[in-house]
Amino acid sequence: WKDKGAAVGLREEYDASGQLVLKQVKKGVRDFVFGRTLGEGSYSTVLLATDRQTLKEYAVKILDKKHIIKEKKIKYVNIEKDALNQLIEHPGIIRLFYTFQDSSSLYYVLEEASGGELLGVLKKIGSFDEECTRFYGAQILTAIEHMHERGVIHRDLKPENVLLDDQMHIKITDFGTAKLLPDPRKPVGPPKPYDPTVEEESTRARSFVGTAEYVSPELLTDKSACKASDLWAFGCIIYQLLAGRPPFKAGNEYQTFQKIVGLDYEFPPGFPPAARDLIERLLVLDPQRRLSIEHIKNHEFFDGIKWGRGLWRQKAPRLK
Ligand SMILES: NC(=O)c1nn(CC2CCNCC2)c2c1CCc1cnc(N=C3C=CCC=C3)nc1-2
Repeated sequence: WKDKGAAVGLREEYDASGQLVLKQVKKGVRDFVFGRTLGEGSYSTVLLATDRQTLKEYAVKILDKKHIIKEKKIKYVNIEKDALNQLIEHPGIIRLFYTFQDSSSLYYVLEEASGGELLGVLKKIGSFDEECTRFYGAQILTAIEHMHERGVIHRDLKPENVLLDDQMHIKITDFGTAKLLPDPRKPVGPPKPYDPTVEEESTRARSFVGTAEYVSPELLTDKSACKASDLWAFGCIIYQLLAGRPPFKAGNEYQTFQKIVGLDYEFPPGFPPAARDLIERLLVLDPQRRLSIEHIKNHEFFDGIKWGRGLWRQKAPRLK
């Protein structure tokens, strides 16, 4: 696991002649003061952390090496790091600054989103009006567009993974279950020798299913995710922002899956017609027939959105 980034700090030391020297050293656990837990995964914990030297706050994701090896999750760990490294510098995606490790753990030093989850805000106010849904939907869509342009499929998009920064702009997180499409510019290398500690790509790709309410039908029927799977989840999120609940939700996961593959959902009375039309063109069973990102951007629901960098400079609408 090659560490990433110039996680360097300066440490004051004295050389043999007693001369004070500044030594460049890689950042490590000792360089941070750890705070509250922001989230727990099956093999990771995310803590708030303050850099002792710069006092900058980060979200540090800590992964237990033993557990990763035991659960054969090495591939997931590398996929997340590679995905985050490919998604550099987009305002709507949580940034990975650098990584380091010690004998027991791997550490990702990530951008901290102080506004918490979009889901938390939604639960507090019940549902968003059209203007807020349009703004947050547009920000989420441009972040998805950035991922897809770089061959990254998130595969688990949901309001819990859409965080908010201190300007109430979105930051998408948790690429631990992402799928990286082969880079068309790179020749495919020779097949790798069998390694029992590594879960096969095909198994990994097949074994993963996202969060029930947002899973696309193709993931349930033929176990394969594609870019359009993220747009299915996007349709579910837009529906949920306006309705206050996801379109497919039943008593248990199996019943939710049945609703999805049966396209069994309806709109509450008074649902805005333009949003309804957009959602009906996204929640389409055949992934090939779902709207493309370009068509979504031109849909009347997003009339008035300026799709450039201005979207990230403008003030977030007051959530009411
Ligand atoms: N799995 C992760 O990579 C991850 N998980 N969290 C916290 C989760 C809490 C449950 N919902 C999904 C996110 C984070 C990250 C990345 C990096 C990251 C950056 N900032 C925050 N900030 C939060 C602030 C308040 C509540 C929750 C998260 N959280 C994270």
